[in-house]
Formats: sequence, C-alpha cells, structure tokens
Amino acid sequence: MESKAAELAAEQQHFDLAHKHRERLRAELGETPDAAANAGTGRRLAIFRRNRKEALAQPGEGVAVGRIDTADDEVYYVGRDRIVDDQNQILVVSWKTPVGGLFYEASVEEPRGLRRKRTFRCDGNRILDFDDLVFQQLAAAVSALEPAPTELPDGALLAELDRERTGSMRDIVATIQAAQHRLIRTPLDRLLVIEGGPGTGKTAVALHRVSWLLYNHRDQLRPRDVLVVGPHPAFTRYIRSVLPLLGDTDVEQLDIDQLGPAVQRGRPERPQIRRIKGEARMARLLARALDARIGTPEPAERMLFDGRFITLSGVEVAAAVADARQAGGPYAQRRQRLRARLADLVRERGGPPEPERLAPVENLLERLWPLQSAPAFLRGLFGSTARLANAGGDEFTAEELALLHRRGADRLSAEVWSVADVPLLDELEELLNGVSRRFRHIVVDEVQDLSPMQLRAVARRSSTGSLTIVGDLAQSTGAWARDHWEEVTEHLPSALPMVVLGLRYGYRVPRQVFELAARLLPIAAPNVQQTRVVRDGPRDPGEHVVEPGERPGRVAQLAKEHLDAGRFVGIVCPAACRAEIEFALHANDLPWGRADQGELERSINLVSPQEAKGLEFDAVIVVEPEEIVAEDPRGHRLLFVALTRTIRYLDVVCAGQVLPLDPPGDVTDRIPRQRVVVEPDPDPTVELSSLDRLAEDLAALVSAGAPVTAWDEVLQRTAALLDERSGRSRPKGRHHRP
Ligand SMILES: Nc1ncnc2c1ncn2[C@@H]1O[C@H](COP(=O)(O)OP(=O)(O)OP(=O)(O)O)[C@@H](O)[C@H]1O
Repeated sequence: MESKAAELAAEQQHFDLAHKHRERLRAELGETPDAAANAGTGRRLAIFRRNRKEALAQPGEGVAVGRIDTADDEVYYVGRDRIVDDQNQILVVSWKTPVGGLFYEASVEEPRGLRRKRTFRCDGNRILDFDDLVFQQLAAAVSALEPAPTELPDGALLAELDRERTGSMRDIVATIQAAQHRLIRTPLDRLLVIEGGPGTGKTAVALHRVSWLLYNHRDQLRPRDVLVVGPHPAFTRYIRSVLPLLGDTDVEQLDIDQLGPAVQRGRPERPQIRRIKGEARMARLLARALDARIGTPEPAERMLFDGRFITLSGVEVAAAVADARQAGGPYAQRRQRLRARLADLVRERGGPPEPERLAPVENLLERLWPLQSAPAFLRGLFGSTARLANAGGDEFTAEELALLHRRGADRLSAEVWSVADVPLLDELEELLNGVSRRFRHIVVDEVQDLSPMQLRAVARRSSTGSLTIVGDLAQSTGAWARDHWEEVTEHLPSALPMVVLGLRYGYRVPRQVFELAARLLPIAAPNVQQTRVVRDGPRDPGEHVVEPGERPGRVAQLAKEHLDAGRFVGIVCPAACRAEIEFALHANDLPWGRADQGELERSINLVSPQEAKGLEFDAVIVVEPEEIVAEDPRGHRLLFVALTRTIRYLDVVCAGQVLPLDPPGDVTDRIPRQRVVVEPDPDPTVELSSLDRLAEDLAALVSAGAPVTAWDEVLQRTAALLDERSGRSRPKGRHHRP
C-alpha cells in the first residue's frame, strides 16, 4: 500500500495539472473571439465567453474538494468547475453533475456504487491532507452505530465551521452534507419549503439549489429567470457573494422591500396600521377603490371636432365602459380598449380618422377612465375618508379605515412610504399595468414573517409556481408570526406539488449556546422539531448581570475584547437600549456598522433582533433579553433568534433576567429604564388628531435616527429648517426644552 506522503504527492500532481488547464481555459476565454458570422452572433459569443470566464473559480482556489472511486475503479475528482485538458479528457467534474452529486449522496448504508470517498483539506490549491471513507470497511466496522457516522461532522466540516466569519457568506461546496444535498437536488417543478432550526444551513442550501438548478435545467432556466428575495438589505448583502462564488453571476437578488415601484421609503408606522396593511383583504380594497375611479357618462356626451359637434348617447358610452370594465387585463390595457371603442363611435358619426385630431375623445376618456400611477392613486386613497369608506365595503370597520387614513405630503415626490405601503403599491402596479418581470424560479428566505400582501408580491412574479421558500416557524415574529406553513403557502398559489423538507443538524450554534437558547422553545415554539447541534463552542455563554447604568459600558468593553481578539462581532440590541449602546460605542471610540443601513462590513455591528435574522457572527453580545421579549408579541422567539446568531462566543448583558421564561406580557416594566421612550399608541380605536400623528411619526423618526442626547439638537435644527422653508423669522426660545 502506498504511503500517505506518496499518495499526497500523487494527488498534488493531479491538482497542479488541473490548475494549469483551468488557467489555460481562463486565458483562452479572455482572448478576442474569432470573427463571427455577424455582429449579433459575435456579441452573444463575447457574452458567453465573459460569463464562462467569470464563472470559473478564482486562480487561488483549489481545483477539487474531493474524489470518488467507484466499485469499478473509476476515479472522479469533484470541484466547483468542470476542468478538461487540451485533449478534452476530464480532470475534474462539477459538483452539480450526477457523478459529482455522488460525492455528497453516498453513505455507509447506501454507497451508491462507490468504493471510496476522499475529502481534501487545502490551502488554495495546495493539499494539506485528506480523509478517506472506505464504505465497505466502514459498513462492517460501524454497523451497530447510531446515528450513522456520515451524519456526524467530519474534520473538513468542523474546520470549515470554525473558520472566522466576515460580513459575507461563503459557499459550502466542499462540505455539503448528504441531507442537505437531498434538498438541493429536489426537482425544479415543486413548491419546496425548506424548514429547520437556526444554523441548519437553510440559506446555504437554498442558494446552492439555485446553482444546481441552473446547471441541471440550463435548457429552461437561465440566471435571469431566477430571483432570490431576502428580508432586508443587510441580509441581501450578507448572502450576495455566494452565487457568484458558485459561478452564477446574473441572478437577481432583492430585499422584499424592493418588490415594488421605486419610491422614497422610510416612513415609520404603528404596528396596528402595519398589520392591517399587510392583510390579504387590502388587495380587495384596492381593487374596489380602483374600480370606483371609473366614471359614469352624462346622458349625452357632446364633443367638438373641427367646429362640428358630435354627440354620443350616454347609453352607448356606458356600454363601451361596461365592455372595458368586463374585459380581462390591467386597468391601463382596458383603458386602451375604451379609447379605441370611443374613437370608433366618433368616426362612425363622421369624426376625424386621425388619432391626433381626437383630443375631445381623450378628454372624455380621462373623465371616465382617468390615467393613474400607483403612488398618486394610493396617496389620494389614503387621503380621502370618503374613498376609503367606499372601498372598504363591509370588510373593514370604521376604526380600521380611520387608521388607514393619512394626510399626504404636499407633493407626490415628497411622499415617504412605509414598509407596509410597498406591497400595496406593488399590488396597484399589477392592477394598473400588470407585472413587468416574471421569473421561472423564486427563492424567498426568512419567509415565515412576510405579510400576505408581501407574499402576493412574490407570487405575482412567479411564472411557473416553482419556488423554494425558506424559514423557521420558531423564528417567526412580528405582526405575522405563524405556527403552520399553510398560513404562508395559502398566499403562494402554485399548481405544482408542495413539499416541506427539513434540516435537523445545527451547524452554526455551539452546544453550550444552543442549550441556553433551547430553554425558550417550550414557550416560543412548542411544536417545532428541535435541532441537533454538531459541535461544542470554546466556552459557556457569558452572563453579565449589571446595574442599568453599567449596561452600556459593559457592552462596549466586551465588544472591544472580542474586537481585539480579531472577531467579527454582532451586538443584538433592543430598540429600548439602542441609544445608550450607540453612545457607549461612540464614547469608547469603537466604530460600528449599522445593519439598518445595510452595512455589515465593520468588525462591530449593531443589529436589532429583527435584523439579526439570518445573520451570524463569531461573537454575539445580546443586550437586555427582557426588553427583547417585550418588543414583540412573540418576544421569546425574537430572543431565540438573538441568542442563536453566534458561531462561537455568546455574552448576555442585562439588568433584568438572562433568560426570561415568564409567559409573554409579564416581562415588561420590571427593568429599570433610563431613557425616554416613544410608546406606540396602545389603543387602536383612539382617534388621534392628525397633528398628534405627525408628531408621533416625527418622534419615531428622530428616536430611530439619533441617540437620545442629540434629540433636542435635531428638533431645534428641524424647527430652523421649517422656519426657513416657510420664510418665518424664528421666535426666540421656541422648541426650547429646559
Ligand atoms: N454543509 C455545510 N458545510 C459548511 N458550513 C455549513 C454547512 N451547512 C451550513 N453551514 C454553515 O452554517 C452556517 C449557518 O448556515 P445558514 O445561515 O444557511 O443557516 P440557516 O438555517 O439559514 O440559519 P438561520 O435560520 O439562522 O437563518 C453558515 O455559516 C453556513 O455556511
């Protein structure tokens, strides 16, 4: 038998050879293409070559992650790219091919025709070591073991999991587990729900599935046909490099908030209003409101053409309107139909044939079927109690409609829209003009929290019903916290079979941390299957119970310690403590990134528990768990999310309990507070005056945008700006707070 050193040397030779040919291919793809038959073909060829070149793994990366030997002694190296030599002999097969898939699928119970599976550990293209699984030997030796050894992490996986994190997710091609691969290769024509606890690899699997589908269905699926939707900008930035690393550069990746027209976003909104706006009945309200814009003709419609009157009877115009109303298609398309019909009627009575001489028809059309844009329409609707009452039908109470009512900005361009407004605008866009772009496959991550209106925005972009939706009910919080997948999928109609597949092994969270977090599960999500963690962390979670005044200082001190040790740090902080933590970081000269602005590139990152979903850090500091629990009706789930963001270190800093296990609702008002809080209106039925509402919105904006110490300053500057705009001189002492 060969010594390991000799085997290593032989393997390295193969790696070097494959590397040489990969670089040869890269150089060839960079060359100017030969003259093509025509310019179009030449351009397409150039694009093909560019894409192919961009899809190649970087020169510094290893050519293969593993090798499989079949029972017939055939040998295949498996890597990110297919690599051939100049005689077209295969040196490495892609992980996405059926043969490449065997590397992940083969197990002791089901060797799938393999004799051996070899996993390489590399530094770039230099092999450091390899591990072998010889299936027959292993089957004989461990037949009594439970669970099967292939479900347990091997050295390569553990090394990969212990790697230090950055603000960008990486691919997992080298260490995809058999259970994960089964999900990756689920057929395209499914509505696939990937569920599993925190850190089980749901996001990673969904992204690798995209790459696998693109490769294996390249006849029907191009990168432009695929959309990946994430919950917020920091998440999208975190995951956006995975697909390019897998060689798929042109897949659209958006935040859920980007599914809608380009309008100014950022309007704060009370939870009760957000909830109503998210409900599916809003779609019906919008449809009724739009229908109500269609007018009724006069008994006789008289129009002047080149000095001659033509009269259409109200009955025939009403028939034309009714015909357009009943026709299928978006509002704008049916408007065209009405225009054509009115023009015909006018011509039948001797009107001018040229469209440009039909201005009176245009005027009539505008009165009967006015042109609309989604933002202008919604602004008008929210601004009118009468229109809201009319459109609400018997589906909304007067109190609910009053909550929807708001005074619009003076100009449409100055209107700021809320997160819950965006799906309404999108729905209107669909009603008015139809969807502009559809996709053949859509992936939605952190789907468990999306409102029905947001899910409708996803559904209308799907041309096939082929979706991969990813989430965890135990992490479902906010206005739309759910307990069953049907509550999500009912808004994603698909003619394709729905399958719910789970991942059970937790790769991110170390055992000691998970044991702490899992104590929340009986309250947070009693019906959700528990995750089995695969590794230990370096230490138990640090529990720092301090006086309220010491809290920010302790957080800053811990953040600095982790920073000095070179760790990527996440501070998960409830809104109530945000200002004091920002202040402490500032005072200690610690620069930090704000996840609410999509940043995740600093060594220290300040994230709300809601923004923390889907993210991970080397070290996590969770601030005041009781406040996190108090922040959401399903606050224990929110705390579960916060505690499970770490891949190694966890510290909890609090004046209250480290792990509040009281039933929801009992945990507020026990922690001494040292700040001004702008509480949302507790009673939705109380009708606030519009000035109070404006003040409330402003207060929410100020408190979210500046530390408490700067509020007075911001308000004074705002007053000065308003004075300047209105041309008033500024009375002395105005807006002064002692
Ligand atoms: N097979 C694997 N090999 C290496 N790393 C893996 C593997 N599976 C998952 N991981 C890593 O585990 C971490 C968690 O994965 P991921 O974010 O996909 O989990 P998740 O289930 O989406 O978590 P959450 O529910 O918290 O969003 C990531 O760093 C990911 O790269």
